Amino acid sequence: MKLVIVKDYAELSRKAAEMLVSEVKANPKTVLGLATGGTPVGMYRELIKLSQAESIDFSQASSFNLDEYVGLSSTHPQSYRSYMEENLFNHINIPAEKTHVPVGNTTDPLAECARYEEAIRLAGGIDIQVLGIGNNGHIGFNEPGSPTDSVTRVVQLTDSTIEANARYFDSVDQVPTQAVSMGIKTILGAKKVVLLASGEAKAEAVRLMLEEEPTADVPASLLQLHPDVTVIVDQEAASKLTTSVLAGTKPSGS
Ligand SMILES: O=P(O)(O)OC[C@H]1O[C@](O)(CO)[C@@H](O)[C@@H]1O
Repeated sequence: MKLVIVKDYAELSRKAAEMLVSEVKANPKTVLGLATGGTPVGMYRELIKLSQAESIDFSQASSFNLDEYVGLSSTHPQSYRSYMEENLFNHINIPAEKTHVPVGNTTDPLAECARYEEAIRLAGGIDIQVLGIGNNGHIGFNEPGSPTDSVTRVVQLTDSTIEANARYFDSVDQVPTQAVSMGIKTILGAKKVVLLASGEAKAEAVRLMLEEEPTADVPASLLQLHPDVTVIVDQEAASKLTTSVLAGTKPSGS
């Protein structure tokens, strides 16, 4: 995995946005794999800025989000569909019908999972997948123990994930306990992956992802099995890395 250590969150956000822009410039039909959570908010802000400054055309691009809470309607303020509209889709010219987020309030979640996985396949697969990382090493909502061959499915959220995400809800008991999430195999199927981590709270998860053998106990470590992963971390998130990993670091700015 390629490791890029940047000074701070602002630089991380800029770098990630630049990667997405160069992808869309090179291939206007890019299939973007998108993430939610606190970490990519700055990237989306930079992406909107850059797209406006450089008149980036998303009219032929499409997108697939990693996950959605089971039980929330797409218009619920904390749904990941609402998050994406607010943070990105309403500000670029990507056609609404080309943006895909799993439907969380369906009566048949299993059918929704199969439909979503098939839609990704029909789109030709994801060209570049953006990921955050949970404090416990999760990617998407693939919690520890998620198998390498997992595809889009309904997953049970761990207590630590529910607690971490409670900050977006009025109380912890309003946080859904399940989600529809792309699986590890779905994520590993993307042609390119870029994972973002910021802040000291992520330092141990980042260390485990990069320094331990790939294991389902730390889902992000399974990205070691992918041939084209760029990990962009700020100095705080990199603070627990050992020198052997840092020796292979790509200097920031290159
Ligand atoms: O970026 P944050 O808010 O720290 O979240 C990290 C991860 O947790 C999730 O928000 C899910 O709990 C993921 O979507 C994200 O990758």
